[in-house]
Amino acid sequence: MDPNRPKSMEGDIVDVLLRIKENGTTSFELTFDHIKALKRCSVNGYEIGGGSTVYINAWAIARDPATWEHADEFLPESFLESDLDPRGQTPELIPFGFGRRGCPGIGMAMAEVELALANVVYKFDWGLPVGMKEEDIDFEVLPGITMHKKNDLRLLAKLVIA
Ligand code: HEM
Repeated sequence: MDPNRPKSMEGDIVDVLLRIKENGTTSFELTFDHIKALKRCSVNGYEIGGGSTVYINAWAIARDPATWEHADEFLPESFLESDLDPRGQTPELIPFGFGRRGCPGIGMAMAEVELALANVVYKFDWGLPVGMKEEDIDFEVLPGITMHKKNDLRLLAKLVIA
């Protein structure tokens, strides 16, 4: 680890793991200092004061029409032929952040999401409630740092494999 790293990087997951290794402690706190601008700077003409909290808007990045042809549509198949790597390798798609403070749980998360989705698709036949059409499915989300559906998703699940 670089001993000259800025103070703002202290308390990240690397420090936490080192502390656990060195003193066997299991109580720790992660800081959010890494989302503060280290010094006054200008980005695309916007002046950012030193110490300002800066959030990267991953939602907007993932809907940039310069990258995505149908930015607001749910088209999972568009990833089949895509070179974009969600593991912080391509800035056009950063669900796990990137760099030193990027998500360390990425490997576990990718495996978990795949396993959970594979299980519900494998074990159930999914259908819409009587009278509901595909275009009635509501994709509205609540505002926030993490994304939650505004209204519950209502589907009919028929168990095919117990
Ligand atoms: C789909 C699931 C997940 C998503 C989308 C996700 C996304 C993220 C994002 C965007 C960050 C912030 C990165 C940044 O500030 O640049 C983060 C941080 C973090 N994630 Fe995840 N994560 C997921 C699952 C997990 C799992 C399963 C674990 C642990 C087992 C985990 C542990 C952490 C930790 C400890 C941090 C803080 C790292 C730091 O600040 O140094 N995450 N995650």
